[in-house]
Amino acid sequence: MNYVQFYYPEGFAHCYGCGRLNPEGHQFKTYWDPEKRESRTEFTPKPYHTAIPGFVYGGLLASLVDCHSTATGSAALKELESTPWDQGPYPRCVTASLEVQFLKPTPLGPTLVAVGRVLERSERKVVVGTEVYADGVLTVKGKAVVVRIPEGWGG
Ligand SMILES: CCCCCCCCCC(=O)SCCNC(=O)CCNC(=O)[C@H](O)C(C)(C)COP(=O)(O)OP(=O)(O)OC[C@H]1O[C@@H](n2cnc3c(N)ncnc32)[C@H](O)[C@@H]1OP(=O)(O)O
Repeated sequence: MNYVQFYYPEGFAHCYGCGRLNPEGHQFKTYWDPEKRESRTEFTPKPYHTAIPGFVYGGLLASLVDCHSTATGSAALKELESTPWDQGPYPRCVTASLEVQFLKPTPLGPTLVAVGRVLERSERKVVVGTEVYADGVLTVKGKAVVVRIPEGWGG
């Protein structure tokens, strides 16, 4: 199964967080389950993504929620099109607002799993709820408003 970011048009694939064409970036990859209507991004932080030794830097966690949310929004908008989910291109979203709750320190080492759900969707805007788990423990919750990129923004 290909990931959402795989289907972004080339001009929108350079994001530091999730751009497949940015070799310096995190290259987050988000998978969309069309039946469950749920998204999933897995990422293993590097040892240098440290806040205090042993724990993940919060900015990285916010980035994960950010890009995971734009990808989830993209998949949710793709559902409105007549083409199948596994055929690109996908609509591209930007984040209008991002809330992150750090519920517990996130241990550095385990692969993080972000799970996203569509809370609200219109033709242009998607509200995405995300939970991030480390070793099965919920450590971060996020909520993002993502908006289909306006006409004429590259791509
Ligand atoms: C060219 C390359 C592009 C590549 C994209 C890569 C993106 C990678 C992911 C990111 O890192 S995003 C980076 C951080 N985000 C930004 O830089 C976005 C900056 N903000 C904007 O450009 C505009 O504010 C934005 C496009 C998000 C919205 O402006 P619009 O004038 O198009 O929005 P509009 O006022 O029409 O509102 C559309 C809907 O969004 C809602 N909305 C807009 N801003 C909001 C906000 N801040 N909070 C909550 N809701 C918001 C607004 O209420 C409305 O909801 P409804 O349709 O239900 O009425």
